[in-house]
Amino acid sequence: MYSTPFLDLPPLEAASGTVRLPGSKSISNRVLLLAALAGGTTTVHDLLDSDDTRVMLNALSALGCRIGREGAALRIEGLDGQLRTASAKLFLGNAGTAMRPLTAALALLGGEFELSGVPRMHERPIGDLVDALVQLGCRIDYLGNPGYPPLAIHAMSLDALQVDAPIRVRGDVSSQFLTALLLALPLASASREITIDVVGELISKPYIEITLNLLARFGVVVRRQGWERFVIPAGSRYRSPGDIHVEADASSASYFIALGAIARGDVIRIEGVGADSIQGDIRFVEAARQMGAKVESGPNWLAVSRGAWPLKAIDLDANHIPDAAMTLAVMALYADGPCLLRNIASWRVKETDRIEAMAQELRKLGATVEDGPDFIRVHPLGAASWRAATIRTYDDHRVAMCFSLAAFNPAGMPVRILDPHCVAKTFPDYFETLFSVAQTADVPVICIDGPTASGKGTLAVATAYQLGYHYLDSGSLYRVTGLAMRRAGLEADAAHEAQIAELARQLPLRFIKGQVLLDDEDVSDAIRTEAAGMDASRVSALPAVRAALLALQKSFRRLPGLVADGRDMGTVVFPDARLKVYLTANASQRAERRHKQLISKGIPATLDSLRADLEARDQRDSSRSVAPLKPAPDARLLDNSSQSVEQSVEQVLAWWQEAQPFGSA
Ligand SMILES: Nc1ncnc2c1ncn2[C@@H]1O[C@H](COP(=O)(O)OP(=O)(O)OP(=O)(O)O)[C@@H](O)[C@H]1O
Ligand SMILES: Nc1ccn([C@H]2C[C@H](O)[C@@H](COP(=O)(O)O)O2)c(=O)n1
Repeated sequence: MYSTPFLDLPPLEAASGTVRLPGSKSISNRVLLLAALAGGTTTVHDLLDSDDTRVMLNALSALGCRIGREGAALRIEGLDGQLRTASAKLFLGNAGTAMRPLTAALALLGGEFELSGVPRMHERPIGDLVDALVQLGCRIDYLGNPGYPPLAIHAMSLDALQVDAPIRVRGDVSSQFLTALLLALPLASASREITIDVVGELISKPYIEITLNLLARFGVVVRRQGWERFVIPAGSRYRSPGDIHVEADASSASYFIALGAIARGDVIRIEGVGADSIQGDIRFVEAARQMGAKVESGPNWLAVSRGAWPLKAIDLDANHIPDAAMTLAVMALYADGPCLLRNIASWRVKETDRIEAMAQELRKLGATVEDGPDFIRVHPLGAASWRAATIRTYDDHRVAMCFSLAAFNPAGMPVRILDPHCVAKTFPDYFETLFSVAQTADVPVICIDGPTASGKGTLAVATAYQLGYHYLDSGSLYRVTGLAMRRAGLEADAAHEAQIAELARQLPLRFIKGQVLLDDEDVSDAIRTEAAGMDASRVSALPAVRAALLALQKSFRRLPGLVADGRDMGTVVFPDARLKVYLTANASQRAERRHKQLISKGIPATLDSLRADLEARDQRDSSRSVAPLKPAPDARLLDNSSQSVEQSVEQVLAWWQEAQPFGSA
């Protein structure tokens, strides 16, 4: 997951390959609650691991439910309708799929509970659900604004419930109110049938189908009369199905279906969700086909590629796919006319006001957008009209994910996504998954070259961290080659050049969490000694060794970008890099820094010998025949002799920002 303040997506050109998606959020949180309420133990496979499922799991544990790991699965010992705790304060983040059903279940189960969330959760309505529960005799108080969380739920007896008359709940604001009642009321239907009547036109019906489907898996078969009346039979009781598999998230699939439709390249294959899905958002496939995508499917897979291009404009009632329809709003930029998405009023009460958010951010890209209480109309963008934009994400995972598709624009503009970590709500590895299939000829690179101990590594690591980029410590490749040479009993001379180059070509090298592994041995410390530095400098002067390491260094250039440090990053390995920095500091400063560095690691050293060593190394590195240490003609010079690390990082980031075409957010 990217925890950086922003993530820059370079212009992307094509995409192909296979993605496996995380479990559905809607199914995961329903299954967790049902497993906790049921009698028996449930093993849940392929559960989504995200912010929203984590708050649900924490809440269930706080209620006394025993939850353990069984390999990759989760084992939940059901409470069989009996809480093990009589009071608890539950924090539910911004998870509507936890707040609504838990409110209903806890109101019936008896006990004193406080339910709260993040500030946005306290702006998301819950009054219609509370009204329905109060009709039943439940006791619930608002702790903040009436109609909104946080809530205080008070103890009551199931016997006191008034369920003789149908319970009325509004269905036109959020279908989660009905879902919450459907999940909770079987707890009160042991001796009597319970009827729920929906007031107003029920929105997001597919989510109710998921609820009914899962209730049946846990032994409760609800009778449905149209979409107006639901009857929970007398004698209903939750029983664990034993094992249950969570299918992949169909809403998350929408980004990769769109990717297949938009990007050049071969097929995008999506695994874990397909034609047999119980999720309503699978119908996004129909909308994508309408826009021209070629989609094939099997029971639990989809294969998508570009069909019509530009995409065909659509006019769609998107009420049945409210979450996935946001993806259509970005696809509309690539259409042959304006696209209208209607009947989407529920967007306004989601993680953010999604109609407002989408309209604002699409306009930043240059698009003309019209919006109203329950619709959005997006006009396509010609190649000349696209602008590089900084996309605000409003702590809304779907805004972040769907705007990544704008990086395929024909104008070759990058897209900056602010607060990319918001995807953790449903798809923590979204961007990594996107980068595993997206392709571009121009992955951004920042090169930092310079003499020994100038601080290249420190600066490069910090810069890469700030940007979420990969990092290449090219010196470590020469250092490992030097070590391999020593272990093979060779000398760094022309007579052994071919043998050492062969060693370099075959290095069984891996970089894992800051460790350098040679054939699974951690050699991180062994390559950091001054002697290893000298050996590295010697082997690096052999042209065949440099040639042998070239392809390996280039292979580090991966999305979303790379910061590479060394001696010839800007001159030889990445000559097309957009920012090249030549970092220097005076020799006495460098010797002092290296001295401090070694002493802090418990390695004895004297200042004089260190200075002599580094001057000898600089001399050899700068005077060799191939790829000598020198600034690239287009490098920015940075002397950090009197700078702190933070100041150097700030300077490089400022230069990088200057090289970007983004306006202000
Ligand atoms: N601007 C700076 N101010 C003070 N100390 C610094 C600065 N930059 C780096 N240092 C310190 O100098 C030491 C050497 O830095 P670093 O290892 O990053 O240099 P390097 O150029 O990568 O070295 P080498 O060429 O040997 O790989 C580290 O202890 C680091 O913390
Ligand atoms: N791009 C590079 C990186 C390193 N070297 C050589 C020269 C250095 O003295 C030696 C060790 O590098 P360090 O880890 O100190 O950065 O490796 C090179 O020739 N080209």
